[in-house]
Amino acid sequence: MWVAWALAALVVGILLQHTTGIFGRGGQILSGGTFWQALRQGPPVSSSHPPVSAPPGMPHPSVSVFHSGEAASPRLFPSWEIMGEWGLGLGLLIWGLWGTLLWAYNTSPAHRTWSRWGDWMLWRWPIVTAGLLFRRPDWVTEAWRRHRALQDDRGPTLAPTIPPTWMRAAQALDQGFAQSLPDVAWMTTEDGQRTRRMHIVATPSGIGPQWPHGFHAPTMEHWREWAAQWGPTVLVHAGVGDAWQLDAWGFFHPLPTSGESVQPIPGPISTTGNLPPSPPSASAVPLSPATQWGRHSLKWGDLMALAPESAPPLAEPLEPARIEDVISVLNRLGLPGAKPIGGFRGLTVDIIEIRPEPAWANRLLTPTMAMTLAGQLGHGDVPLNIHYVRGKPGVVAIERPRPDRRFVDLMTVLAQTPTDTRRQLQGMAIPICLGVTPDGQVVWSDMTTWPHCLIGGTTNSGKTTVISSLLTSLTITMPPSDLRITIVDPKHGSQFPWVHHMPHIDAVLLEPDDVVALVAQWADEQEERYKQFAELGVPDLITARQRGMVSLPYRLLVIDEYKDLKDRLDKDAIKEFERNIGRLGQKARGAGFYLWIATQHPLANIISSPLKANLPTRIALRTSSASDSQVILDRSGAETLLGKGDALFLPVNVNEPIRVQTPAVLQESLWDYIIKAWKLTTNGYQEM
Ligand SMILES: Nc1ncnc2c1ncn2[C@@H]1O[C@H](COP(=O)(O)OP(=O)(O)OP(=O)(O)O)[C@@H](O)[C@H]1O
Repeated sequence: MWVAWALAALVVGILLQHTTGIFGRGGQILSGGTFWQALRQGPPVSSSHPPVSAPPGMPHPSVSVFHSGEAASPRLFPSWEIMGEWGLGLGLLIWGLWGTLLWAYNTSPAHRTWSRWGDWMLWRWPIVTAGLLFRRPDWVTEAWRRHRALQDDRGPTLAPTIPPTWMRAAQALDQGFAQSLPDVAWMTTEDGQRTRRMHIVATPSGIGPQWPHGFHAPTMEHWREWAAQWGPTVLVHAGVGDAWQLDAWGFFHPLPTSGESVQPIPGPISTTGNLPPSPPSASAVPLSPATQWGRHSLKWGDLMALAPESAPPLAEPLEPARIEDVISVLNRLGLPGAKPIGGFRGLTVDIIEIRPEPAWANRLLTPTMAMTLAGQLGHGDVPLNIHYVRGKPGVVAIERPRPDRRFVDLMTVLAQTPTDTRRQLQGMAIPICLGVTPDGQVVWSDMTTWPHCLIGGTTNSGKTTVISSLLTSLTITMPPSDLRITIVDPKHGSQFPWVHHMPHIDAVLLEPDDVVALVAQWADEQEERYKQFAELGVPDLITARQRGMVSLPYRLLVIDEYKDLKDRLDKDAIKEFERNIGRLGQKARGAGFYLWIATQHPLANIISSPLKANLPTRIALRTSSASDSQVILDRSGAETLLGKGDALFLPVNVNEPIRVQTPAVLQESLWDYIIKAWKLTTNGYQEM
């Protein structure tokens, strides 16, 4: 096929040359072909007619290349002059060859192992060709440098052990996951006579049978976020009988395997044979009226019977006059010329989006300006939150507290979660509802991606309320058999009265020693779980559960006031506690252990650096100072929040925190309903 393609390119080249002499007179074999001749030479011009030329001082018009006469070179465009005729011919031939190789690369099985050359052919060669044609040596050297970087930068740590696999992963990063999935998803390891099936995630910090969370890579952006956290990553789904399937929601799932039975090692996989076609768009998938939140959650329809009949929308467009107010204050402050872009009236704040003049845009983002504007706009001494808007280059949002701020009930937020978001929840292992952004979007997250969380804020900022609503949303989306919760409440459970009857709750711990013992027990249990996963040939709990191999539950420990716990422990116990949290660390996510620590004292001596490093997801409520915000979020900002559930949510791998108004559970009957519904389920009365 390759040869046929090359021959076809050659024939086309010869025909072109034959009819047009397009590759230049030096290479001309024959000349002829009236049309092409006319194209080369332009319309016949009588000798009495002067050649077309530009008036003095004007650029040479392109039509003038078609003039007749011996002195003229037959060129289609004047800019081709810079290449010369041989250069043009050579360039076209190189492009033809590149097309041939590109086609061959894409259609042959060779590209599974030939990624270095694939990279060269796909991306670098055209640049080199263009560099040659346009006499830009810097393009050529840059293409070569980038090509080298693919090998050198991406895989120094792993290259000595598994270079081909590394290269395939690098290729996957460059070219998109789906295209390279068959390359990176299969590897067979021989263990004596037996072929073992195993999954490996290799990062620069090591290779191990880990799978940090249910694998989900619908977009390149996700892939790159992954790489940013874990470093360049080799994904090896090793063994026999396995393949990945992309579900309708854009999630990859391992197909059911045939257990441990040894099967012949499969040959190269054809892309079309093993990968299902692109997933249907979310909106194309029908949603049944009884669609549940998570895969096993309480029934949507029954739950919604508890939602308020009608509630105002979570955000509305802002009247233009409110935007003009801000622009006129900016004018008064010597920042003229801001363009109004738009705005929302959210639950807690009005968002005013403007495009500042580049000359003073940076001044607008300073803490001093945040204070000055707050004063000028009548918001007192709480600085305004001013930031660039993600996805709108050059646009700045100014968030003005609403005097008539609205609080929102968890049921209202659930009821107003859009259908598309609800569809996505079905692909999450542990869906949890965070709250509502200022522009009215409902934020849900998969708790297995957190994995541990630090919640901080000053007194009365809404820590207990947010924990309560987060836990409530979990008890809706997760059955008690799948999620077991332990709460540490120094106030003897008085903060969470509803938990005492909730079937998800294992214990409400009061004694600090019990907490230390529990974390130690978890660290041991985690090792046991990993041993079990290794025997089953699965990387983590999520996969094991998806395949129906285990029914081990996820476990969540919530410590409401960490300082209180710490104050009641001696130094050795604190060390022991933090050491075991370290043991849980990153591995706990795969084993299904999750920890939330809340504190109203976000001080460096309370939340030590090693502890903080193990709590990568952060929820900051209002803090009393920028330095407290720094402890929780590693940046200021939480001091500008308004209290009572106004929060900044910083998930793993996200650069800028997301502002949310967290909901409260305002209808206590909701808890009664959840408790009753799950009890009925446990007794087998209600099918979920
Ligand atoms: N999301 C919310 N919606 C409505 N009201 C809220 C919200 N969050 C907190 N509040 C109100 O703010 C007050 C303080 O809340 P909460 O007890 O949760 O704060 P806290 O930070 O836990 O305080 P402390 O540290 O003193 O225990 C309560 O009266 C509560 O009703």
